[in-house]
Amino acid sequence: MAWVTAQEMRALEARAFSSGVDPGALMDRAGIGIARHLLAHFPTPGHAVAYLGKGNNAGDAIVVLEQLFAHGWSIDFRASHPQEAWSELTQQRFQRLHSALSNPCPSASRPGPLLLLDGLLGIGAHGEIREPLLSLSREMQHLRETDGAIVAAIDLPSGLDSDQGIPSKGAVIADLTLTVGVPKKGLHADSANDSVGRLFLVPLSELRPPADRHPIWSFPSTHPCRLPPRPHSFHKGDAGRVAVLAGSVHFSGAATLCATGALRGGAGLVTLFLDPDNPAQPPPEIMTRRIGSRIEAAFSARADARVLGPGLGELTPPQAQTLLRHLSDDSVPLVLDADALNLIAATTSLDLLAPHHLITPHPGEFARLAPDLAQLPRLEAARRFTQRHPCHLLLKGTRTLICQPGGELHINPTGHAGMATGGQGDVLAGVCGALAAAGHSLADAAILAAWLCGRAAERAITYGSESEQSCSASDTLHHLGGAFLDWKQVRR
Ligand SMILES: NC(=O)C1=CN([C@@H]2O[C@H](COP(=O)(O)OP(=O)(O)OC[C@H]3O[C@@H](n4cnc5c(N)ncnc54)[C@H](O)[C@@H]3O)[C@@H](O)[C@H]2O)[C@@H](O)CC1
Repeated sequence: MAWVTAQEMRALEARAFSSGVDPGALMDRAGIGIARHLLAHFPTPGHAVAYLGKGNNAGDAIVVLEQLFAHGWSIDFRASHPQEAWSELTQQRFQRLHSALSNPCPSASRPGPLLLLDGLLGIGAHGEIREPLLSLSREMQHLRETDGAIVAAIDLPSGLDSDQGIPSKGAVIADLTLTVGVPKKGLHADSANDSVGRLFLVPLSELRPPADRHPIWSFPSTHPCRLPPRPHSFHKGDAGRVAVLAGSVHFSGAATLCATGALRGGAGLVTLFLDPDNPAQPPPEIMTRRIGSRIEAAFSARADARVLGPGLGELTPPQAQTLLRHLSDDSVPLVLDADALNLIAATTSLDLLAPHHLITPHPGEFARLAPDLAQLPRLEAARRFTQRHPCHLLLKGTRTLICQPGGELHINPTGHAGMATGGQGDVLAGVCGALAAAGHSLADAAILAAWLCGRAAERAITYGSESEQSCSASDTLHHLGGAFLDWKQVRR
């Protein structure tokens, strides 16, 4: 899904309204869509408070309150202005909510979250966020920091410039943002990341986004890759074979996490090539070969995709030469991560990178590969890198980026700060390998793997009992199944 400026969004809305779409009905669909995401993200009913400005963004928030109330949530609101100052549609939605409140839902237990809905400002905002909205934004911030409240911004966080993505002083800091119709341009700026949090799209068929505009957000509702059911006669060879060259004496866990990532990512057969003295004990489903000449063995193994690098450690000069030689000769789709990338950087072998390679650096590894690009905004850095080196790039970090040779860019919306822990990248590399082995293009494999791993880590908190602090790479592995289901059923 591409993006629009606030002005373009207004033009899309105007076009829809002039073709007969009812503005009130559109607002209801937006609010219902937002609530659907929230109800799935927070399965246990809690207490929701809507923070209302006087524009239509507040109208969306009231529709959301109405929906949450109908699903057993207790609700409340904080308004910046008296009702007479609200937009007509917002006033109408409030009257409707009022009638619903006089007929309360019987559910009384609300052990779920304290959810603050930011309906102060949407695309009608101009300039910095001002009083009386500013004080309400600060109140939300205070509750978030001291009471564990979760802030959900409607359309965009209030006080964030919708085109430039620059937050003004006192702007809302959201844990999640539910953008309506089409993502607003400012949401993908590096400067917006901490204000926006996890981004969800609430598609509205009446509002058609411009095509061919990059970067593209990868949402299951808009990405063409669908993961159809496997034919009943499917066998493990059809699912794909992955050869993993990973791990070393001091980094044995990386090998296990990566190979298990390939297994849980759907590969039919996973072979892990280890040094004889590597103490790793991968799950029994993984075929483990412990041999001295493991580099040659990994490259000569029958495989639909190979994954190289997690925890590989420093290679001896002859080993490094062998690996680089195979890299230039091999034509199987190849995922290169961690120490494989460090080797390429250290030996300035970037000319070996080719379109059948997917490299998955974190920001530190990227800086070693391209020191001159590391200070640029991430989108720009990724685009320039793939214009220079014709490989696929998955640049990890907040808002993982996927860039194809030539510069087509995708942004991943899933994941959270709890993923900032060792081993998540090893799992991701394995999942990339499995999806490539299953026959997906490297771009789709990278887009899907980033989405699935981020979504699995979200599920570890939402459906498991983990927190941002306790979430580990093993939790991501554990929740991959649910993440696959979410993608297939076009949820989240
Ligand atoms: N039917 C519709 O028109 C739809 C509207 N939608 C929602 O409506 C929103 C846009 O609504 P509006 O155009 O009413 O605009 P807003 O809801 O953004 O509010 C504009 C109001 O805020 C005040 N304001 C502007 N900048 C301010 C600042 N910096 N500090 C304090 N106050 C400020 C303005 O005086 C104006 O009264 C979208 O973002 C979206 O959430 C969506 O539901 C889609 C359908």
